[in-house]
Amino acid sequence: MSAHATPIPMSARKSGALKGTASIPGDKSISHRALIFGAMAVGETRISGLLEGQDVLDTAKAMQSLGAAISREGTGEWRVNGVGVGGFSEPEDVIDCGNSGTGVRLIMGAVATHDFATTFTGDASLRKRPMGRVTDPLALFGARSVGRSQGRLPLTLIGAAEPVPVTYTTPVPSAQVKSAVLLAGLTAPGKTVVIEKEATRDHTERMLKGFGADITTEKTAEGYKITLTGQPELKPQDVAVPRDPSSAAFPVCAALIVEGSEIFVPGVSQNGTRNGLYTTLVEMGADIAYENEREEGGEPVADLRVKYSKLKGIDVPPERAASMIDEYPILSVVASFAEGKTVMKGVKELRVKESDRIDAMARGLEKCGVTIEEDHDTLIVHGLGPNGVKGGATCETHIDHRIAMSFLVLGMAAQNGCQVDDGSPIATSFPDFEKLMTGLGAEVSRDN
Ligand SMILES: O=C(O)C1=C[C@@H](OP(=O)(O)O)[C@@H](O)[C@H](O)C1
Ligand SMILES: C=C(OP(=O)(O)O)C(=O)O
Repeated sequence: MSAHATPIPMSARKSGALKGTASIPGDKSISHRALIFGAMAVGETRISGLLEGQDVLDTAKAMQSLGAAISREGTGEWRVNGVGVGGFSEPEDVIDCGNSGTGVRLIMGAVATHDFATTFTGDASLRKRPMGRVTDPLALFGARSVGRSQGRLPLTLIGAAEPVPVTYTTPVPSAQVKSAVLLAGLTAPGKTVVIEKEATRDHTERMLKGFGADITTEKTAEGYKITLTGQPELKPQDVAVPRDPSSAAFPVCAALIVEGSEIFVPGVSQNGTRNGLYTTLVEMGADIAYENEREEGGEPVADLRVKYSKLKGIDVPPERAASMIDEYPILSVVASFAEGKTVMKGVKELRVKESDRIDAMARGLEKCGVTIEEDHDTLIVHGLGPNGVKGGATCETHIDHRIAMSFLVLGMAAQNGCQVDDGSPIATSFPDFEKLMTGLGAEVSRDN
């Protein structure tokens, strides 16, 4: 929903050891895709473990306004009766994707090769984010768009009446751009090809294959080449959404920095295009044991046992950035409690997320007593060691769920806790964050 909720100031206090089991909600990226592909299949798709965060609920509403029938059968249990590839109808009203870059960019792809117009908007955060990275390749299919300056929302996309297939090399490492092109390619005849120099999350490719599309990925000299044959009949699926590694990052990182903690985090996706944070934490000295490695819902998953650890700063390889892009805010918190400096390079994409995440983290960490260096593409955190972070500040979250959760986790381990001006965006991706963290023993609450 585009109307930003009333701000919810929140606080975290220095907490005793975190203990117990953290049941993480469903993966946000996979939840969006399950609804969209279900809406483009013929027949009933059944989804279990769907993330019921606002971002995903906004995508469900958008699919309904394009003609799919969607019902909620129970917690995380959803049914989607799809209209088939090419079967969407013109929505009667503006599609409001709220806070969600994934929602708006994937849905733009899905409608770009339909012969009608769709107007998109979002909240104050989403209206600042660049959409040209999606409307540019969609224009190659024959779609036209009129938006605010620099392609910002609100934006109207006039879909191509006679779409042509496209070969496109993504100029930025972005699964949203890749997915928008592939979704447009579904309704175009012939083969649509996306080439990406660095691998980004591959849920679209995996799920399209599961729904019966002819889609292949090969590693070539130019990068990863994904080829999709257009106009398939997508077959409805039973989709079991795995737990979200990006949400799991918050209790995992809290356990690593709150003295004496030991928590169990079952069924976290270990998809190699998503697990860069976990590799990084282990390199920093984190005690994370991977148990019961298995496959669930087409994704590799494992149970994690995480213990409080003495950590050291490291240089995070820039080529790992795509596999942990949403985790740099929480990593910069962990880095503040490590000995020595942590260097994060190749992270400029953080500047165009729900907020400018380099700036938001740098300003908040400075207020909490941490020394930061930054340039356009780099964030360096000078760690203060296990008990060195003062905290005690109120940090601004800029309508960004990951910034809010990161500073609340900082407060659980800092000498004087930490406040955030607005925790309401947490509901976009992790509505039960406060309940889950207090269940582990963390002292986190709303301020009124
Ligand atoms: O495709 C997706 O589901 C996502 C892709 C990433 O964005 P970019 O494609 O902009 O890197 C990520 O930051 C976002 O949270 C989810
Ligand atoms: C960047 C994110 O999401 P989106 O781009 O979908 O708004 C995120 O969840 O961290």
